[in-house]
Amino acid sequence: MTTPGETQPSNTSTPAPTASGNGSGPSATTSPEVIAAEIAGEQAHVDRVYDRLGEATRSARQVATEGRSLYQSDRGSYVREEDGTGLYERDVFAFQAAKRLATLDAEHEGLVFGRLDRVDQQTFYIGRIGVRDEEYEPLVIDWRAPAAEPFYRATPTKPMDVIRRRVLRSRGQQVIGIEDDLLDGENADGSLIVVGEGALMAALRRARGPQMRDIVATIQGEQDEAIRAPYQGVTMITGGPGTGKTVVALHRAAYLLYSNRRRFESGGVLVVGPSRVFMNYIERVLPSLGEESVTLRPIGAVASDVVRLNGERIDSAEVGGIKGRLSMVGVLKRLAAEPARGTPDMLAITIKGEPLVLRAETLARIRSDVLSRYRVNQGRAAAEEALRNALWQRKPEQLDLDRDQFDDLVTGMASFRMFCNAWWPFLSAEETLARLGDPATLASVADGSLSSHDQQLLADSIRSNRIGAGGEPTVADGALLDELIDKIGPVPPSEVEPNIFLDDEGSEVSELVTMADKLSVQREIDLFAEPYQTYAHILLDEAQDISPMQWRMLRRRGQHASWTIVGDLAQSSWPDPAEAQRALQQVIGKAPHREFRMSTNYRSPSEVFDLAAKVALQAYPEADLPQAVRSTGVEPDLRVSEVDLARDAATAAGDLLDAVEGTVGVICPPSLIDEISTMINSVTDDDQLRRLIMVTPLQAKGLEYDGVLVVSPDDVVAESPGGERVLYVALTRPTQRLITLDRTPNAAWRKPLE
Ligand SMILES: Nc1ncnc2c1ncn2[C@@H]1O[C@H](COP(=O)(O)OP(=O)(O)OP(=O)(O)O)[C@@H](O)[C@H]1O
Repeated sequence: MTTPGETQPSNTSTPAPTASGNGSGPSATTSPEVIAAEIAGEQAHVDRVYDRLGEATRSARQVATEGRSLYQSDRGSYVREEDGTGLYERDVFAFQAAKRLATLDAEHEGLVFGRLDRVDQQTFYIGRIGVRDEEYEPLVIDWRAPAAEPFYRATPTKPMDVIRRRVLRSRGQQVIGIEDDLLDGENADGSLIVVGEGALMAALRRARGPQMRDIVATIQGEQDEAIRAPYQGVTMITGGPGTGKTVVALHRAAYLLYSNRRRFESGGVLVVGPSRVFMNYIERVLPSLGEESVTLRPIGAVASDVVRLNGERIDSAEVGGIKGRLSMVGVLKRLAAEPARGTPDMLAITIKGEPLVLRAETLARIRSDVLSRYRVNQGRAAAEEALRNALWQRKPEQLDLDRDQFDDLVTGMASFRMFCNAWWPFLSAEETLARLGDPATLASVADGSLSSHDQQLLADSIRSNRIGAGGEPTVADGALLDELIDKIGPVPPSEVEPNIFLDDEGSEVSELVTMADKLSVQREIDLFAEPYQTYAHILLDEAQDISPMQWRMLRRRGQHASWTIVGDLAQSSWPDPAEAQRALQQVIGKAPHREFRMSTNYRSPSEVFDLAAKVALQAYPEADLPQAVRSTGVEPDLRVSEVDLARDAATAAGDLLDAVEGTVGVICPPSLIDEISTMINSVTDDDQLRRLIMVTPLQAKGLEYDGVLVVSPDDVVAESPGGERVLYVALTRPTQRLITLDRTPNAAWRKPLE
């Protein structure tokens, strides 16, 4: 039954899984004996499913030990029915299911989680994977199969021939509870038992652990539509905080793999999120749905397929903003074309006593001609050829050599090769980017694109990050390095070795690496192949924070991909949401696209969300505000600390740890996080600390905690690129309790609350 204070999802297409609360069931009896009997009935079916999986696994092992050949399909290998005795097709399916079961998370909440009782007297069980019995009849239907759709879409107003929807809660193989929704009371016969308060509310009330859980048993109607949308083009999932955008998108990835396995397993699915902490938070969802073949990457490490990147470090808001701007494309293009400082500007060689010289203008003309046809790292051979042509044109009459002899002679000269190495070196993206640390170089490529103030910030950041000298690139540097690789091409691996050519023309000293060696290695490497890993589907979360440069980086990985793009502009930390929106439009282009708006906030209690919504509207009047589905009756606690902020923060964190069962998040502005952490660590016992996480507002993106303390919201606003929008993110993280702690009773962020 619905607990007082709970509101139902506003969307009428959303099933209202409130069980006996949603109408007078034919039998409202829910005595413990009745529930126990119902559970025992369900347990019998679940036991049959596990027995069946056990049998199938044994038959398959037997076939394998007898050495019979396995038939290959896109789902794996098995014995053809016509090939032999042991394994029939019906077993094959059960065997495949058993193999997938082995990949399910140990903590998953039951292989079989749902049951539909239909008006035609049929009963279907819904599970994480499909299993058939010996007669080929379905024992469990995969949740992604069309037949499972009514489980998610049926409502009391549109029951889709379903009388009762039942959710089974299990621990491992043990059924421990059931929750029912009566969808069609008129067609139910008098003996139908209806139990529980509704699966959704039970799920939402549960304490949160450190990792996101799947919602496969309680997906709501509007969420199911987004999950099962066609794969082609671009699918946008929008909605306010806590509306399930992330979790829905992950279930969509599992659905796409199920419905188009061949395309997406071989083409690859990439899931991108804001940070490594976030990726750790969501990483169990797909395995708990039996899917392992998805690549998860934080946005800062997307380019790790082409450059060494960890993707953890974050620039200051201002510097990150400069590096993410679209004007960096022109800056990097000019940088890639411009020779580095110290590049020789004259080639002088002597052939049979005759001097041959190419001067600066000729060299510049050759360079720009080659670069109009090739990327730098692809153009070395063409550049050498152009040099030989230019030298040949300057060959004195008296030099008695045909063209081939001349070319051989020039190519074999140590001085010519040394010149080429210095004049047209293979460039690494890191070394190239490092050149922006030199203000003169930066000015020569950025004047007119970046103000002198921005140039100084950029140069300082590149130098202090020690790019190209072993330093760790930041998240925003990742997109710049990727852009450079696009401009200059990857460095052939053979060129990563140190330059060990020796001096000099006419010298007796032989080379340690011969040109032939070098050329032969180069011949094996396709300099013209695209270096990027590409995917058939890219699923991007927190898309509102993607900078224009990052969009370009992502597009390189998804040139032929379909996309699922998840975001909420009101939570954007990018200084100019309109610019980010334009960059997104470029990805969508002319591709077919569809948008799904999630309207219900499943995370925050209404008391917390009402407060957060006022802050959101102040910062972003067009904010898409969802309706909170729960109320706890506990108002947010707005505290003031006028003397000792760190100590009061530790007290507030302790109060939250006492008040909630699950996790507590302390969200601190970056400038305060060290001081507050030290204090909290010193006064909180180890057991409690295990449930407590300290994060900055940006690190909190996409995450949730049962209790949240937001330390000094005014500083959060001041220190974050998105100002109040980022405070809105922080205020919408709790599932139960919120405390804020200000330095003054007149804190500016509280204005919209008055
Ligand atoms: N149908 C559902 N059944 C049970 N729990 C749900 C359902 N939909 C969403 N939730 C829960 O609501 C919480 C918020 O979901 P999620 O993080 O996906 O929201 P979001 O829209 O991505 O939020 P944000 O924009 O703030 O990052 C999660 O705990 C999720 O499991």
